[in-house]
Amino acid sequence: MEASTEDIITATKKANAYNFINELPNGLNTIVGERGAQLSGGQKQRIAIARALVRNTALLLLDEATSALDNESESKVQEALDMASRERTTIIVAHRLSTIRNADKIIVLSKGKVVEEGTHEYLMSLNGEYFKLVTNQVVDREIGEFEEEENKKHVFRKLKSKVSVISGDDNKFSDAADEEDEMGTVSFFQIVKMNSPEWFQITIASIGSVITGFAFPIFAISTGDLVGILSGTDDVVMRSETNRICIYFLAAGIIVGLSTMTNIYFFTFAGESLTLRLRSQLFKAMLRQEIGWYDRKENGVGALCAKLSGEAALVQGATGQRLGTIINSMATLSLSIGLAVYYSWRLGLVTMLFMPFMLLALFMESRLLRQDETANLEAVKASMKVAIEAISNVRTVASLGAEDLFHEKFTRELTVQQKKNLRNSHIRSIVYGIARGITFFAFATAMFYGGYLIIDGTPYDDIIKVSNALILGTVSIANALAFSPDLRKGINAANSALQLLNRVPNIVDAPDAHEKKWKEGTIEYSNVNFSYPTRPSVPVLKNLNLTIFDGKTVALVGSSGCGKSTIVQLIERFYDPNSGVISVDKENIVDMKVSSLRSHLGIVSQEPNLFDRTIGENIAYGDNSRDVSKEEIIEAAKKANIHNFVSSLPLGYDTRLGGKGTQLSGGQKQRVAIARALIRNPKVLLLDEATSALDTESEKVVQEALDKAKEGRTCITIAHRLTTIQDADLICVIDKGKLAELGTHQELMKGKGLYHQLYSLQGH
Ligand SMILES: Nc1ncnc2c1ncn2[C@@H]1O[C@H](COP(=O)(O)OP(=O)(O)OP(=O)(O)O)[C@@H](O)[C@H]1O
Repeated sequence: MEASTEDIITATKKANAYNFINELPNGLNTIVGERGAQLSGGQKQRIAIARALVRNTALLLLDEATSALDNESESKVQEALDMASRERTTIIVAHRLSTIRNADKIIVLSKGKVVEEGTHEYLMSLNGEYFKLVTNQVVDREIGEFEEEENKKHVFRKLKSKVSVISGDDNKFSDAADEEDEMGTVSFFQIVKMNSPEWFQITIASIGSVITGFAFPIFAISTGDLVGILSGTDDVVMRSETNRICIYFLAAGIIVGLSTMTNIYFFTFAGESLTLRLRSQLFKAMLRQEIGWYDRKENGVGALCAKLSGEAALVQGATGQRLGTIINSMATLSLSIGLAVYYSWRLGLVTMLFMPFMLLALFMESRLLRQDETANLEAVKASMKVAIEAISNVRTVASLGAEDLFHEKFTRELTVQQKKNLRNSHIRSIVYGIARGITFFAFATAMFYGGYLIIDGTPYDDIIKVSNALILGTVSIANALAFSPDLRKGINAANSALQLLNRVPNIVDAPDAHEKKWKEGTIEYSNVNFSYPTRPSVPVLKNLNLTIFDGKTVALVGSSGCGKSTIVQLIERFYDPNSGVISVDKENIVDMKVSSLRSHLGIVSQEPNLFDRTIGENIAYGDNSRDVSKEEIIEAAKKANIHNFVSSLPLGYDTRLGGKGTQLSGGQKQRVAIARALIRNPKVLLLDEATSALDTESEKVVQEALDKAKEGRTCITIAHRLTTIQDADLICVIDKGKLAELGTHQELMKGKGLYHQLYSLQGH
């Protein structure tokens, strides 16, 4: 049963998602990108909570459901979840113990076993594992609160006085969403040019095709001759003449056989080479594009995979054997016409009167195909997108019981395509019918007129030769026509492939871009304005000014969706600001080579993405500029507090992770990602909620490791749990894309502003 809009609105209100959705230009109809990439972490979680609430099930499973929320949202969502859980059985998995304090029963697990069970009060009185976990969290907070931070104040003053503004705006902003890549048309010759490295094979294959194409007209002549011989009266002459014709047939068979073999082999070779090259070039071109390009809805995983698998192969339809068929038909047709004119030009001319009609039928057919092929291709892509989305999120699909919904969606997309195909085939079949029928009308006319010519003295075997040659010539056109759907598909696919290959990404190295030599490493955001290309009307950062000094740790805090992760993404140059400058050592980052800039940045993000490789390889991926030794991998893993776990696995560092690292817990994934960032030895460490999925114990150890890793490095850290960033040299409070407050923990607490409010909301 589908939820009504009111139910959805009520659920979004309960999950505290209503306001931010309402502010989006398309409201509930906003497209959120694949895996919700166009939402902030907290927004995604709130929508997931709303989705769970809308189902109104008897059992509610909350697996760290509020971990990515800021305090304000968390307390509101928590209220909603509390209300929802009152009416149903609820299982909560949480690291933040304050969120489960009121649970009817708390189960403490250690190494896969239940070690304690009971209410909060009971478990506290036991003074056991649970007590340890709770007190660990409290002690953490208190240490943060009472620490004397005189020298930090000094640092802050220094920092603050250095926040300065660089005027000038030399960032070019191009709105990727507006810049719609026009589907240009590619000529057949441009496609053949794509096959240019295989020109030698194509030439040989074409010669083979021409020879094969001559086969039918020669057959027509020989048959005509045979009819002439058979009408003779001398048996001996007839015998020797038929033998001669048989030898001709035999020789023709051998030549045609060999030429067909040659043309099929070499055209296939050329076609396959093209597909291989195209796939590799397309994939390279995809990886070259800026992140904003992937945000566009037409560039989802499904569509791009379809491009790589389907379209790259379809281009072959416009070259390879199709090209062979066309050359073959043209050879047949021209020789047939030539022979017809030679043997009886008058009969040839009469039959050729049918040519305009034949061509008209051909033209109509190709036009019909051109109109519908693009739509067809889009429909296949649409259904593939649904399938890929469902399969890659199969856990969510299963838990939501949305199998039928996705199946229905998939079938609907296919039906649209099938209807289009059927409509095409009706019209196409009529056009095909006419094209074939015309051949026989031409034959009838040729015979009728041929009768008169025989009376006038034209040998009747010539009439047979001319009409046969023309019939076979027309049949070869029909063949070319039958293959032309593939040709059109090939041209469409080539269009779309060339469009991608020729696309210049919005974020590229400037012609005089240089390698970044890291001197001081001071990062400055000056008057930065930014909105995501897919939502140009929603400003995310508004005139942001921020300086991050070398070796300092700067924490970004603020409510969910205020733009913290965006600030980090801009320094990585995943996007360029609409206006304003981001600089390192007073050099605009757009003047540096993107790869060089990124090589100095190590990121650990909210949702660490791991590859379906071994743990060792996943860690080594952190630095692709060199061969990372096993010792270094182990060292990084130790620092990230994951070594003990990895060595306890039977295959250790050679353990393969499933797709997206599904075989690890959230905390383990995060620690592998931390190890991956550490191996890079980056100048700047970007921690976007890096420890949010860790339990208190490993968070503490990882935090220590991160503290060590931060030494001598600039660090930008984002955290909702304010206790984790109290030690930061500078805390920047971001509010709705603007810098609202700046200072150390103590200063901000004294200021009693937004930070103080956020801090108090966490129950301190
Ligand atoms: N790729 C994207 N395309 C369009 N809008 C986006 C995209 N990514 C994020 N946004 C929007 O930009 C705003 C800021 O997002 P951002 O991820 O920077 O927030 P955040 O402060 O890090 O939030 P959280 O604490 O929840 O992670 C949000 O409103 C979000 O919906």
